[in-house]
Amino acid sequence: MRPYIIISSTMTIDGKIAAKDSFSELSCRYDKIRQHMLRAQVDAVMIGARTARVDNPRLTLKYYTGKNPIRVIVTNSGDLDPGLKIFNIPPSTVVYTRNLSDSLKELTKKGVYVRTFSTLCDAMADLYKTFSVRTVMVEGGGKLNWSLMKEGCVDEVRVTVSPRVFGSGTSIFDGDGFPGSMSPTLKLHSAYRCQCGEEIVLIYKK
Ligand SMILES: NC(=O)C1=CN([C@@H]2O[C@H](COP(=O)(O)OP(=O)(O)OC[C@H]3O[C@@H](n4cnc5c(N)ncnc54)[C@H](OP(=O)(O)O)[C@@H]3O)[C@@H](O)[C@H]2O)C=CC1
Ligand SMILES: Nc1nc(O)c(N)c(N[C@@H]2O[C@H](COP(=O)(O)O)[C@@H](O)[C@H]2O)n1
Repeated sequence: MRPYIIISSTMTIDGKIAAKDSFSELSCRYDKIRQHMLRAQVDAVMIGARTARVDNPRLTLKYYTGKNPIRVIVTNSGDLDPGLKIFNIPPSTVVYTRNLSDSLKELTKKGVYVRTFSTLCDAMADLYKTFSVRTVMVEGGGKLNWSLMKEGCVDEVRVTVSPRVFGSGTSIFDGDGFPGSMSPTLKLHSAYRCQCGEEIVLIYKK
């Protein structure tokens, strides 16, 4: 058993979630409210290690009232600075790693749950079993989104299209790519114009 998995990102017209200089502030104020409303509706929010390093996010509720989800970081290297905000403000954080680095050992002493994993689908199953997580919101970045899509454990994709063009940078799904004829196809569930008048909100389901 695994949780229901929703990828949620805001991208440019050309499908980028960050520019070549890592700039990634794409959302209007209504989009931030949507993002935080979804955080309030899920049990866990997951990010990749590079998003943790570059953004140093809190992943808590600011633009919506509700219960904070647990935070989850996925890393291969285990290279995560114990000084990151996510490790120093509540609620709980879980790290899935393939390498038990010294910094992760230090984090264990701070109350961070450090777990090893083989595949992302296994990590999701562990979240379900060990932490009673039934819904996960994945907030990027591109490499994590790609890995999840490649493993076939994505149930829903929510994308806000912001009216910018980066021309290069991080793609919303940033990997080595599917052969075109074998690429996953999702079903359009809903599409609407944001209250700001400039963004489009798309929801696709498996
Ligand atoms: N506009 C938006 O909505 C969003 C934008 N962003 C932006 O995206 C950028 C980051 O994206 P990106 O560079 O793709 O990085 P990611 O955030 O996807 O992190 C990549 C890292 O996560 C770990 N990881 C990912 N998949 C796996 C896996 N299957 N197994 C093990 N470890 C894994 C690895 O960690 P390690 O390096 O430790 O081995 C990998 O190097 C940032 O600039 C951020 O600001 C991020 C989220 C949302
Ligand atoms: N929805 C959305 N729109 C953007 O423009 C973004 N840059 C992101 N980034 C994600 O949100 C995290 C920041 O969270 P906090 O505000 O610190 O709680 C960031 O790390 C990305 O995962 N998302």
